[in-house]
Amino acid sequence: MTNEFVFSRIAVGSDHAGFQLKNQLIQWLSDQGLTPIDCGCYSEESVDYPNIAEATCEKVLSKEADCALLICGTGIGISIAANKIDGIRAALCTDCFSTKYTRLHNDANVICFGARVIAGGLAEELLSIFLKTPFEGGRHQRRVDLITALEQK
Ligand SMILES: O=C[C@H](O)[C@H](O)[C@H](O)COP(=O)(O)O
Repeated sequence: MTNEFVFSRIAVGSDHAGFQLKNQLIQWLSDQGLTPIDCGCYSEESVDYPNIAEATCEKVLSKEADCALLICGTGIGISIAANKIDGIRAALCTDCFSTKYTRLHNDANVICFGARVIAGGLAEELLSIFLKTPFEGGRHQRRVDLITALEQK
């Protein structure tokens, strides 16, 4: 990992369970000089995470954002929803090693957190790793291409 960010415009979305962590991480991104794009939700009123996943990932597909951060209670529902969208490779991250390697090997373009699972400090650390780690390419590009081909079957 370098000290340089490889992404600068980050679409950020959460459901009600992730609302407070979303706000914390949007502030953290701004403090790093990065550009968060808040895709909701905008209160702790109950909302449905598949809709948030769709709206947030659309920013990546349209190239308005370079990558995305999604948060729900466990991180599981919102990552399942995001991975239904062609062109999205969403990784639910809870540890440093997986976070680093989902960028190096999978070229993940969405990182997902469970706000009811990890604390804010760890989320900041994992987000930093994700945003600073480039894709390795090589043999991993072939595998990512095979994932993309699965979308077209
Ligand atoms: O995978 C789903 C997420 O963890 C949701 O954040 C969770 O299911 C929301 O639950 P509730 O509506 O009980 O807050």
